[in-house]
Amino acid sequence: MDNRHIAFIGAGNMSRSIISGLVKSGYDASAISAINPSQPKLDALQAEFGINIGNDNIEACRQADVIVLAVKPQLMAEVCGPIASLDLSNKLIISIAAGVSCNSLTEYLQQPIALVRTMPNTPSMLGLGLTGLYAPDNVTSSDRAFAGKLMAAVGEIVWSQQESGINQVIACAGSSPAYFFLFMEAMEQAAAGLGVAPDDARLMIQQAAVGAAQMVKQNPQLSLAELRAQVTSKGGTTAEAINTFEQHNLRSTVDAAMNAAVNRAEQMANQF
Ligand SMILES: NC(=O)C1=CN([C@@H]2O[C@H](COP(=O)(O)OP(=O)(O)OC[C@H]3O[C@@H](n4cnc5c(N)ncnc54)[C@H](OP(=O)(O)O)[C@@H]3O)[C@@H](O)[C@H]2O)C=CC1
Ligand SMILES: O=C(O)[C@@H]1CCC=N1
Repeated sequence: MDNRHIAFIGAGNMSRSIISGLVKSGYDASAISAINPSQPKLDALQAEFGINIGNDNIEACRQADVIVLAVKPQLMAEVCGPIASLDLSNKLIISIAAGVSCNSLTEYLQQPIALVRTMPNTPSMLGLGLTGLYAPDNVTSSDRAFAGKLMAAVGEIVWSQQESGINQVIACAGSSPAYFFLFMEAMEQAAAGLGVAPDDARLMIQQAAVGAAQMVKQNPQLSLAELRAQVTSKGGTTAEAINTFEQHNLRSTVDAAMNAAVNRAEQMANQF
């Protein structure tokens, strides 16, 4: 990938995840800048990854070839306002914000822009991310390729043909690490109730989660139901646990949760 200069506007959790993955994948740290109002996050990023840091959004955007908009959705309009004074015609804009549409971003930046909307997730910090991407028709194949390679440096990528695909990615991958953490938290609490020592509980849950995820990854020929069946002896312990989940409507709960994530993204798109 050509080392275009990338400015991350907002140096929070998600920028940190992507920067970490990028630098670990060999992207030139001197071609990465992170901009943030508060200093401690910047100092930590510079110390850990050797990237450039600053507090001036405009100057960073002026110097950058690629601008990654990585602030909270509700701040996007305010942050883009001053950036709109720059000539962005030779720059690629990448947004990672949930629920801020291409139309809104174009309106905030007040000029035609080459814009790629993306939806990454925090496992990007380990190179195990999943990023959904969408680009309107005006974005060149070279900019699409750069955005794809950038996010592929921190995990798998999936392109959406429609902008609405980004909200599907939010439900399935952007938000979903939190679903797995919640499930593991619930297991941790139940383990405590069974009298398991906290360190042992964490280790057991962690290894089961990592092992199960690896089994999914390494056995694409097996459906998830088949992998589950391999654990579930007839009349055994797992069957009792699984029946309990089914009786308590785990599937409809998950369905409702994922639809709630999409609905919220759609609401946000009207709001921001
Ligand atoms: N977290 C996640 O799993 C994912 C998040 N996203 C999206 O990523 C975006 C960022 O989320 P996340 O990283 O979690 O949020 P964070 O709150 O961790 O990061 C946002 C950062 O923006 C900074 N900031 C605030 N105002 C400005 C400003 N005027 N100029 C520059 N930076 C500013 C904040 O600085 P300070 O703290 O100093 O105020 C903060 O460091 C959101 O739009 C979210 O939708 C997308 C996919 C996954
Ligand atoms: O919760 C959020 O809105 C962001 C988007 C996906 C993950 N975090």
